[in-house]
Amino acid sequence: MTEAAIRIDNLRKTYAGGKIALHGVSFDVPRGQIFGLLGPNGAGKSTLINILAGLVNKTGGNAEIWGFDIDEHPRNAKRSIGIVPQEILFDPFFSPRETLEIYAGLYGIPKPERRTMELLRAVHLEDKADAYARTLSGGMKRRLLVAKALVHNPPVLVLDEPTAGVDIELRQQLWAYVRELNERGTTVVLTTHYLEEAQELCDRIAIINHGRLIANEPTPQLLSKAQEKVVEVTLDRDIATAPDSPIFEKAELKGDRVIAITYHKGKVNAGEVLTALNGAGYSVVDVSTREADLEDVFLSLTSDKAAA
Ligand SMILES: Nc1ncnc2c1ncn2[C@@H]1O[C@H](COP(=O)(O)OP(=O)(O)OP(=O)(O)O)[C@@H](O)[C@H]1O
Repeated sequence: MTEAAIRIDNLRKTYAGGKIALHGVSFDVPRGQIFGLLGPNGAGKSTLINILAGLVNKTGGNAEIWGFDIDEHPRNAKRSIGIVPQEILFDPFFSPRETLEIYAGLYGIPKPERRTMELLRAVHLEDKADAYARTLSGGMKRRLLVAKALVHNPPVLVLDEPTAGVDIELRQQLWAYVRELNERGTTVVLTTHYLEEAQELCDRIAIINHGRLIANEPTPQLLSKAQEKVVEVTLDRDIATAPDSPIFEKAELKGDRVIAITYHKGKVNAGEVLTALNGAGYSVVDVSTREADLEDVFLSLTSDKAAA
């Protein structure tokens, strides 16, 4: 049986006050993967993670973690997931060793089975085992949060915006450790605003926008959409419909004589696009080009959905 690490089915959340944060989101996180959950600010990522963590009550739908329904088997569901939160929150008077011991106690892990020093070694904090948490640097605190999320040895680790306020060196260390964990069998879910960040690590990326899932694809497939470029041309006369060509991914009328042509920069260049237009009898009087960014990927995905 190939069960998903996380299965989300028609998940809905309306906050008191009427704000709909999730409009019925469904997707599976396959076991063994590094999975990116992307979306702009306010898209609903934290709401989704907080529902999985048992911190927010869902309005409707279902969620399973490692085969355990969060309503029917909340204890097992919770034991199957470790969450590294966005915010750094510790009791400043406990040392990293004490922090992990306390958490292990909360999970009811007997002393001989605890992995406190192993975890501290893994996040390079063994020499800080007995320092006060308040004396740790920001990066060290974040690594301690990762160790804390792993205390109960969960098969699924969720990192919520792990690089917010994190410098490049630490980010690389964090990624190396996430890769290592994944190679040893942990399924990893990463939420982020940044496509770039997910691109480096994730096998698969889902995007949510305004509480709706707008993509869920293997990373290379999604990135090929970001390989699109747009050339906007102004013609010498009005036209009624946008011209078509096999080398265009898409051509849209932006005004009576302005066309936005999307092309794949790995296949053609702007010059070839203009040559195709000339060959079809159009005279171009002005041109501008721009790179497609995540915003374009979002837009093209939403409009693909609308057209489907
Ligand atoms: N407790 C709450 N009460 C009312 N509305 C909320 C609450 N928490 C979140 N929201 C709203 O729900 C929507 C989704 O928020 P959420 O925090 O899940 O987004 P996000 O994708 O995690 O964003 P960010 O990347 O900024 O954390 C937003 O419009 C937000 O304002």
